Amino acid sequence: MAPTATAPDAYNSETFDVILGKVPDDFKSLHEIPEEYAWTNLNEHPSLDSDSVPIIDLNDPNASQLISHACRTWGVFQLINHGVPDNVVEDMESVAQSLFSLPAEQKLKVARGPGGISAYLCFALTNVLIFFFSSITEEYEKELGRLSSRLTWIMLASLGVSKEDVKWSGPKGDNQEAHVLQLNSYPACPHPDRAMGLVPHTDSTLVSIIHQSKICGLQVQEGTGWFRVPPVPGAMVVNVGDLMHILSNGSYVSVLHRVLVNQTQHRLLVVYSYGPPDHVPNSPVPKLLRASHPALYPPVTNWSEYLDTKAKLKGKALASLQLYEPLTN
Ligand SMILES: O=C(O)CCC(=O)C(=O)O
Ligand SMILES: [Fe+2]
Repeated sequence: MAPTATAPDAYNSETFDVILGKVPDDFKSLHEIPEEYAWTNLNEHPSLDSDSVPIIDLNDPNASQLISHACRTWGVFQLINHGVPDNVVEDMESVAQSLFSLPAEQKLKVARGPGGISAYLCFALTNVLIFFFSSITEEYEKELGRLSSRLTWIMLASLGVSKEDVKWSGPKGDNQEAHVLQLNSYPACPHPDRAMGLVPHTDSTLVSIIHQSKICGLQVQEGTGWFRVPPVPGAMVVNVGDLMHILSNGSYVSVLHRVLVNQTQHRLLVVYSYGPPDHVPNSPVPKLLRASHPALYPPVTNWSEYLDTKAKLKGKALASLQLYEPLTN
């Protein structure tokens, strides 16, 4: 699916490239949007107010079916009663707040260098901190790891896929998957009608779990419309990512989403990205293949290689791998 607003060239060509240094770190001295980041027709595709993005209670006896249905249709849902303790979420939020309030020089110390892992980046008008490991966030990572794993296997089990059917799940179960923890900071922007916090994209994961604070911004595409995903107290947003799309042979859709900025309020959030162990190939689960619906994708060598493809082809990465156009009913 293509973005429905005209993106400035900087977004089209450099969506996920680091532009650190082009705009001030905290954007405070920025009163106008630099021309290369200005969107011209955001209003042509107004966001739809909607409570239709499913809200699913993990304690609901029908949770599995509801999750599976949401993954087939929207590729996203909000999850309540997810089991992550409130205090763990609140602590994580405070860590995010204090890290982003550090002086720029300190944050820039972790600006990603060649071969670096943890990173402080600036995408367009958004600051992002990425951790591959951090003891401060260990508790959150442990809880979110457990939740992501549970959701992944609920999603796959609903398609009739068990751990034995997925090579990387390994004899000891599912404790070897990789993850990335990311903190996003979207400073208030005086011209939200001309700026995008994050350009339309899909996540390169099995699932991503977003804890958003109380400020709106996230939107998902369904059909031709952009739907707001308002913060729901206690809920986490779960996105189906590209690797789940591939694994499920297209049954579950990797959701196209974007983030708008707020005119007066700073928005902070935490994204937990969950993927398979890095060294294993990912391909549609053989059990899901039918003569009438053979593998839609070739094996993707591994998560890092997929990320490289994504870095080169941006939003066209998943489509570039697709082997044929599936028939729609
Ligand atoms: O800001 C949000 O709500 C979503 C962030 C996101 O999509 C991402 O970091 O990939
Ligand atoms: Fe995303």
